[in-house]
Amino acid sequence: MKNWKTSAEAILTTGPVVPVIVVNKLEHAVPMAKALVAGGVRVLEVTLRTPVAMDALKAIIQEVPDAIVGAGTVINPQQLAEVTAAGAQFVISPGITEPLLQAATEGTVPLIPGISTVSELMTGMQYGLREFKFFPAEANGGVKALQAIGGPFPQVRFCPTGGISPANYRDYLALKSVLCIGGSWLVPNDALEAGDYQRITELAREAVAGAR
Ligand SMILES: O=C(O)C(=O)C[C@H](O)[C@H](O)COP(=O)(O)O
Repeated sequence: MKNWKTSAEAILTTGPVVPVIVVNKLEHAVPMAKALVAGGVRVLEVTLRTPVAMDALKAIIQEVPDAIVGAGTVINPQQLAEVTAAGAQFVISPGITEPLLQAATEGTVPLIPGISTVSELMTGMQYGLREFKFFPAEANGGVKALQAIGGPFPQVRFCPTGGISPANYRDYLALKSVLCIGGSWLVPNDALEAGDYQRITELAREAVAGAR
């Protein structure tokens, strides 16, 4: 924490929507990231879910300097070390483990771990964290659940993710405890396959405009 180059709060307050990105083909990575930035979305979560994910992360970091690029689906200290070496500016995990918390608090890059219970939240707070992903947001009870879980901890802030869509994202953003939301709808795989980057720019623009 004391060595983090930036804060989780600074990352999560940059924009109201964080695209959760799955890159299947490396050649999609840079144009997709540029399309998001053109639409006003700068904070990007590139998930480590595909074989090309690490190379996609590196390519975006090198070639899209206006993007604030983080790694998602980071689940252990080894992956944390790898994405840190690759230049990721933040790290998101779907869950929370003590080894990951330990490594992250000793590292240089902010970790935003996923929590879905009060006890997980308290585990993260034990390590000095105040910003968390709420995952899987909709399946875990949605806005109501988040309100109830966050209730006893007025200083804690969230980025709910999982099942969030253009239809419900404003409901989350209306909560004081919510800094931003994460969603995969901003980067549809069919748009990537069709090379329709304009659609990605439009989805980004609409999401940002609708959040105001
Ligand atoms: O890969 C990770 O680390 C995850 O935590 C999973 C993502 O947050 C969800 O896949 C979001 O996807 P949607 O629900 O489609 O918006």
